[in-house]
Amino acid sequence: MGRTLAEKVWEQHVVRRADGEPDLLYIDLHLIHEVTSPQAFDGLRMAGRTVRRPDLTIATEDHNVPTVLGPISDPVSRTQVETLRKNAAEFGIRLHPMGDAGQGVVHIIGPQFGLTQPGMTIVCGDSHTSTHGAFGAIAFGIGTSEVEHVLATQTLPAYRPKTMAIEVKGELPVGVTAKDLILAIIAKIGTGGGQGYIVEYRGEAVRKLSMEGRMTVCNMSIEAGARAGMIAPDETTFEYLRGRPHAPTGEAWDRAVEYWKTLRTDDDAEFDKVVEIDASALTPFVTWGTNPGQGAPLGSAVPSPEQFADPVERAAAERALEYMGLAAGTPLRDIQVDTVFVGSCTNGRIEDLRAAAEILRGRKVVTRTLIVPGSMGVKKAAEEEGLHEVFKAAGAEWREAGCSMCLGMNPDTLKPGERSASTSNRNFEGRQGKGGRTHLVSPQVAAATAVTGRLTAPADL
Ligand SMILES: CC(C)[C@H](C(=O)O)[C@@H](O)C(=O)O
Ligand code: SF4
Repeated sequence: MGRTLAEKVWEQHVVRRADGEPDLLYIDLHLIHEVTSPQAFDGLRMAGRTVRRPDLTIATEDHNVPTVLGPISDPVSRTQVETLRKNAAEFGIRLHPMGDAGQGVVHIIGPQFGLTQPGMTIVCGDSHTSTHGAFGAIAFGIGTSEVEHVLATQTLPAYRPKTMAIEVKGELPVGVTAKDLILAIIAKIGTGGGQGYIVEYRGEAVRKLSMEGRMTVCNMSIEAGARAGMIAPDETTFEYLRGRPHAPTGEAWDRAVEYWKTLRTDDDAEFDKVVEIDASALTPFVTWGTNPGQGAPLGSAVPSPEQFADPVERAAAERALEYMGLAAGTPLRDIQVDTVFVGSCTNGRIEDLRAAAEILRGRKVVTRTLIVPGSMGVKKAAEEEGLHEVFKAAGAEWREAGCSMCLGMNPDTLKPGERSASTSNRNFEGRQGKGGRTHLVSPQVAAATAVTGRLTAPADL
């Protein structure tokens, strides 16, 4: 019988297999940031060990960095960042510190440098490592003790997850984006729907997505509970990678592409589970609640808890409406926001900024609007295209790279009761600051919302 993409990549990396034990996997790329690495390095030090493959390990500062130039004023954040610097220097790991041209959100810089490649195993002490699966890699988040294991051995014990196919039929209508697609998928299968699975996104609509769009989709796999998300590599992938600093060159490139072309699910392979979704029926999608599965088409209304047959979902909806300060039946388009955030590892790439700029060109924002490039590389590219001028002319703030308002670990936060339209991936209670209320949206909806002050699609302008 044929094999799925996930099975192929997994089997390629098994260094040891024994009955009743997890497989020992070889890890091709280990990404590090300041939040989840300090104890791992402490562990190494205590055991007198070194980093096995510093050349396959790369660190960046992203979660705790301010997005305006200047020192880090919060003492906890400062300590985290200083600790990462000290650890990187001591263990010989390449680090992209604040202000460095290569700095950025960990899941933005891997692909940007061409470090993320098809067929790899990629880990990071961060749940959104699933982003890298967009290249046909098995990429997943690990805990700090696992970070220590990978640092010490470049391997990781892991049980092979089951496989799920999400077949996206038809084409996305004009104005409907990768973000709308993944929000609709999570609303359909639920925040636990992917649990225990590596998901492979397939079908016409997925093949037509750009690499940026594919990364947006894979990024949020974890929000459906999946271990990882993957998309088989194709010409779009190869074109994206060609010429990037760490991509192979010359003959090595040709050999790599030949191998990468084999990284697809065989026609006779079987998935443990298959879910189908019709792309052509989708419209811009936003969340109304406090988990990424509590979403609905922008053209609809805030649901009533009674609509949920499942008692757990009903109770969750009730709590969410209370926290969000929303009444059932309110048209989603009537929800007023005071802050708009465009950025994060979900939607902080150049294509996302281009989409937002296209909508903001010649218009003015009526809300506090933060535009935060996912990396310094994205920032530079955006400035070369003059996008920053478009944002500034519209009255938006143009910032330095970092996780920013995706989570409340740096100065960019919501105040209690403030409401945002945010291109990030989590809308949990307090995610963007204590008492803050988050609506997850695409960059296009974020930009249109900044113009009207209510949840808005570009087509409504
Ligand atoms: C801080 C980090 C461990 C966390 C994660 O694992 O995802 C963060 O990036 C997030 O998005 O919540
Ligand atoms: S941008 Fe957000 S989701 Fe991505 S790594 Fe940073 S905090 Fe996590």
